[in-house]
Amino acid sequence: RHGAGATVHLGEVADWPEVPLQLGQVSGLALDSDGNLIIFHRGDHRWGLNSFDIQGRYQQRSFGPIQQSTILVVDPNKGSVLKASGRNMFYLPHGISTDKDDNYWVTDVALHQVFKLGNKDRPVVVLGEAFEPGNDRNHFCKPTDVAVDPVTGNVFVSDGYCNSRIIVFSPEGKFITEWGAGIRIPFSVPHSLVFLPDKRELCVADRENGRIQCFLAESGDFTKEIKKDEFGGKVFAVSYAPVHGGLMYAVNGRSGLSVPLQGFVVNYSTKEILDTFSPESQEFRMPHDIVVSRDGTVFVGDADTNSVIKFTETFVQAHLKP
Ligand SMILES: O=C(N[C@@H](O)C(=O)O)c1ccccc1
Repeated sequence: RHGAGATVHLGEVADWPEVPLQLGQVSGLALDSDGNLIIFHRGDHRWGLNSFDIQGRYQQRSFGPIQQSTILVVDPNKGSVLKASGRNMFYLPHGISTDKDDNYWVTDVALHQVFKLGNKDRPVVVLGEAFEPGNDRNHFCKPTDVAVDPVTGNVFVSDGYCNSRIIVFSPEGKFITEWGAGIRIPFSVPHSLVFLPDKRELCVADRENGRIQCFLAESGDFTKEIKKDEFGGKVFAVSYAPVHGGLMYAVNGRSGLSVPLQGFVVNYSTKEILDTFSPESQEFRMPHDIVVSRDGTVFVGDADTNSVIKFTETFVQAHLKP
């Protein structure tokens, strides 16, 4: 997307969205096949320190489901809301992904469930038992994200805050396999997933281990780990662009170490950090999900500032040697 010599830097698009979006905690972002941004947010619900008991059971069921529209389809250029849905369904939204048919796959950490949403008002597939945390084929514990293999339609679920595994289901929701238990250092909050279509690998933001781990989609065999000091010990989310050999995008999180909160662009093959970025107009406080579009535009959702920030590629002409 850019000529030789120029280095690319992602810069914040200051006047986006043109009209402020009424958002609660932004937990998940996705893109549909038209390049529209899908925002999954929590309206007037918040994940606080007393939202769950020690067993991981949600404590605020009496609040009822979020009444605002939790799923917003937003025009990527203006930030205007094209469609709003997801009312009276969710308690604590978390991850959202689209499949090749533009179905939405979402997770709710209070419900401990995964949903496939088509264009009907009732979910097409529901995985997990409402409000029942667990660790088997029919129960998750605060599942965090979903990724769908565009070829097989298989569904990968990162489970979750109180489990340490990836579970694989068929497109219809039949259990296929799971992995994570056997690996040398278990996942610690597998928090975000991205499917690499050109490599047919699944990558996981292993949040509290501050690393990205990748696996062959077919077998679950480990292929690669990307762990950088610059991450500072926490990686909250990953995304990917199958260009220039593969570019991995990530955002880190607040940790005891005093490293800046920022986004990263990493060369998938060499693991070299090509760029770091953060907004000028505000500070990241909890960058929680990240997506990258075909034209290289990046959106980051922040679950603490309740905002989505847009970044586009600016070209910093390399200083040609005299
Ligand atoms: O991680 C947490 N939250 C975010 O990831 C999120 O809001 O999804 C969290 C953990 C403990 C207590 C309160 C919040």
